Amino acid sequence: MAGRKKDPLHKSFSYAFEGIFTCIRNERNMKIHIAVAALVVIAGWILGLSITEWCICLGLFGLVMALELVNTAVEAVVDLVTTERHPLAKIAKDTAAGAVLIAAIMAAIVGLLIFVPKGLLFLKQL
Ligand SMILES: Nc1ncnc2c1ncn2[C@@H]1O[C@H](COP(=O)(O)OP(=O)(O)OP(=O)(O)O)[C@@H](O)[C@H]1O
Repeated sequence: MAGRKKDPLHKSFSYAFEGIFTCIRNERNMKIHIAVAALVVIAGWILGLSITEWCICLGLFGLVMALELVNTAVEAVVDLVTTERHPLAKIAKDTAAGAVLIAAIMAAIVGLLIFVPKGLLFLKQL
């Protein structure tokens, strides 16, 4: 903000990590994203993903989790502004949740496209 002395860089990072850990602690969906990401990493390690496939998976983990953080931020700001039911509050919360959902659906489709052929090949080789 103008006129205010900026926090040192390490402080900014520590606030950002605080936000990430708060979201992990409080949001069930974030826990689900992390569990799914962990399973994908294990499956990817077993099936031997290529560098490109790892990049795609990591990019999608980042996209979904970053949108979950933004969704949590939108929910918090809406709740801060009003505890009353309001159509604009509903639009803000529902569209932010929709953003996470779109990314998660696309990530699931991309995951299937990568993992199903590799998984079938792996099973055939057993
Ligand atoms: N102030 C409000 N005015 C109108 N509708 C609201 C309001 N607060 C919440 N809602 C509606 O209720 C839904 C659930 O809101 P809530 O704040 O409980 O989010 P949530 O379900 O806890 O989100 P998450 O799934 O991330 O935990 C919203 O998506 C919205 O449709």
